[in-house]
Amino acid sequence: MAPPTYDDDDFVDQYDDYEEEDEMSPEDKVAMQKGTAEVQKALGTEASKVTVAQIQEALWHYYYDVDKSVAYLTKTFIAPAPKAAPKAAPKKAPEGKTGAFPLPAKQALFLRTFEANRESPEHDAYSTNLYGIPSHTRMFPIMEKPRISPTFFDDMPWLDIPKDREAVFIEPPRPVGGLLGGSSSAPKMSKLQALAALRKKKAEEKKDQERVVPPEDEVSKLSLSDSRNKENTSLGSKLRGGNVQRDSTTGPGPLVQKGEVPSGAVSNSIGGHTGSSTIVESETGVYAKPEEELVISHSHAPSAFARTLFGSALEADQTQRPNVFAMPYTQSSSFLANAFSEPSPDDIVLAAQAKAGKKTPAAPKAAKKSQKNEEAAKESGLASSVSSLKVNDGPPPNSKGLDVIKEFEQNASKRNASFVVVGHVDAGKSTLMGRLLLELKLVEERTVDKYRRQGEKIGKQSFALAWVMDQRSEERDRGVTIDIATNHFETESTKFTILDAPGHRDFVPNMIAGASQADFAILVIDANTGAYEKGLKGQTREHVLLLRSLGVQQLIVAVNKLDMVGWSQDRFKEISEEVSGFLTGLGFQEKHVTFIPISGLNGDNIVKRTEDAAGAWYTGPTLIQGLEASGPSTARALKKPFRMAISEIFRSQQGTTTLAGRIDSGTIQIGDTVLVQPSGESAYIKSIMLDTEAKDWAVAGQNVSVALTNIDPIHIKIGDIICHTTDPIAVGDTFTMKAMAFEHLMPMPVDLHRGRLHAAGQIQSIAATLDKATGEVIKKKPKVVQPGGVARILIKLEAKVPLEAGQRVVIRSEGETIAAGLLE
Ligand SMILES: Nc1nc2c(ncn2[C@@H]2O[C@H](COP(=O)(O)OP(=O)(O)OP(=O)(O)O)[C@@H](O)[C@H]2O)c(=O)[nH]1
Repeated sequence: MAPPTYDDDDFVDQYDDYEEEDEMSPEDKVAMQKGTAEVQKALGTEASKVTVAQIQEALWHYYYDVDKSVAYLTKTFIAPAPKAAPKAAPKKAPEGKTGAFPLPAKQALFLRTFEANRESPEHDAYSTNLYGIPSHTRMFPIMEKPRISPTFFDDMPWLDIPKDREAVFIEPPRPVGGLLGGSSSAPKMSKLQALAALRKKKAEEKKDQERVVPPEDEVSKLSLSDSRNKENTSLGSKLRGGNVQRDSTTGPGPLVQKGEVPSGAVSNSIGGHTGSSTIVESETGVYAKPEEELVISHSHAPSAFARTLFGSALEADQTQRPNVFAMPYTQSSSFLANAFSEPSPDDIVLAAQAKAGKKTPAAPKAAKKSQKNEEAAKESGLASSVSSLKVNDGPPPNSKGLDVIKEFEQNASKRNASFVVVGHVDAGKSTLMGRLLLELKLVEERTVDKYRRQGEKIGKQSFALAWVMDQRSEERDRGVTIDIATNHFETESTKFTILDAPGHRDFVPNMIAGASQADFAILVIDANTGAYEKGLKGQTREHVLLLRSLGVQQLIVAVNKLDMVGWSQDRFKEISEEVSGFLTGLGFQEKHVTFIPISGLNGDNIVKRTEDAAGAWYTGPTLIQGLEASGPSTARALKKPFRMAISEIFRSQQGTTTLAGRIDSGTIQIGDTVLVQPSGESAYIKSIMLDTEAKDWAVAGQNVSVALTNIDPIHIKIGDIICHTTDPIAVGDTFTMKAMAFEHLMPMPVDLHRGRLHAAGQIQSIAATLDKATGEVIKKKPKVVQPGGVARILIKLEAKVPLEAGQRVVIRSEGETIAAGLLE
């Protein structure tokens, strides 16, 4: 049957209904009432210490799990841990909010948890800061409204302020000079200080005489040659004695005020080159600023004692230490503090080629560009300075000129398969993978024992197996997987890559990234009473929808924690039948879905069959047998153009950039010239690693690490695509897609996800609603698409990204997956 279509009026009515539904469904209301009564009963006399709103908030977060709600309320409101309480601990937390934060109700309104309807306040409670605020709680600036009568300005026209109302600016007192200086008057010196300063001065003078101009100075002279003249030098010397200022608009720096030149101010050595302008250091470099915009600090010259301790003002100026601030991105492995302090890899290759007296046949475009630049630089004498800094990167790697498809067909002794492990939060995904690796002897028992002991200290010994996969401290502290964890193992026939996905709703984008690298999936379901139902309402459902949308066709459904339901065959049957119906409704074929009852914690039916007599009724395959029987569902796209989405970037000390990801289509071999999109930077493939093995080539479907030369990682981002320079992927910001709606769709802001690529944009228009089966147009330009409907929509992104027809993408909005489909 064709999906219904809607006119404007219908839309208004239905949308109103939708808004109402958003509040709370009748089933939720019943569950909430029942849950509230049960929690109050469980709390007994303590129930009076919490409000109904707090109880209901906890129940909502825990999907009506009474035990968890009681534990959370007790921990947060009834008997909060003393260390989490600030000095003036609150008697009562603001109702319905984040718990023990002692703010007045009005200010507490400004606190918002990371997401209002987070799934598990228990996780929040695990990571609270000093004030008892969950560490992910964002505080918005609390601005007290000035207490001014609303009529105060009534008799005051713009720019015509009566004299008696004018405010007088009183300059704040200047800082008094201390031991480290800061006073405008000459600081007093002890005899010892004076002696030390004299020695220092002499040593400096000697050093100055011996000083040779470093190549960097030559470079800076060249870059600023236009703005330099004699006048500049004179102003520069007038200013000698203070600090070069960071432009207040470009980064943090000392308090600055326009137009005032303090007595002791100095320029640095670069500043000395300026005249009617001063040199301002910004994040992006050093540039000249006109004199009328002169920005000067109130800070004063350091004392003699400070100079003795930290060196002279001249030295301090050269190093610029006071103006250097650690930026968060400098922690990133792909960040290079001095990206341009070395010659570019292209320069090095060209220099090597010039030396060898030959040209590369397939030199990339960027190399040619760089050749021209280098010639220009040579003319200006810059090259001689720069060449002294060169690191020899060697010539481009040689290609063996292999027929990769033939090699693959001849050498494919073991197949490769990647699977993603999905399911609702706490279903037991990481524990299951930890157990699998333990049983396969890829992890030692003593390692798990160590994790168990470490876990005991923070009351999380049950997570010991999960920690085999969850390696980050934040994941361990919170007891949740945050990002995809990758691991490898092999059986007799197959080399497997595990992609353990997070189950928490906050990390669905990471789950999407994992699912888009997988050939098939393990869906883990918690068989526990209540847990299974919560999962179906939560991420079990969302993950299955996403798997289907991303093209995953094969599933192993691991019905987990059977130990907790006494290996009940009825429970296993009930879950299998219900999930099977749900899956076939979404288009999964029965023959591609296998149900296996397991206990990840105890290792039943994973590699060995369960020894629990209560579970003897199960005679089907174990998990490992199920894995061996699964594999890539479609023929690999070997003959298509090479495409690989970057999921990780590593930079070695030797200057090699390694990119990890799955080859979506095509083949590669060492020596290939590739392009990284959207930056358009080209590079050579230096080496290829498959798992831990070095390879000459790789093909579609394999998860590989590719080392590139001649590229600066500054041009590469996670989510970018590598392709061959001969067949590049296009970049664009406007796409038409055939989308299946999970929620109402209309022109609205959205995020587009493809693997690790996330791009913000909006649904610009809906071209038509389509028939699900035939794809025929049902209605042109509808105002809204109903959940379950299929439509052709136009998406406009804020930036250009590498995407092409035939790719599967997911559309999310405000933390919810609202649609998925194919780019046309
Ligand atoms: N009794 C029992 N408990 C289990 C089993 N599998 C996992 N658990 C427990 O369930 C809890 C959650 O396990 P995890 O492996 O972290 O769950 P997860 O699905 O990986 O969680 P996220 O990745 O955060 O979504 C842990 O306390 C495990 O010990 C099982 O088979 N039986």
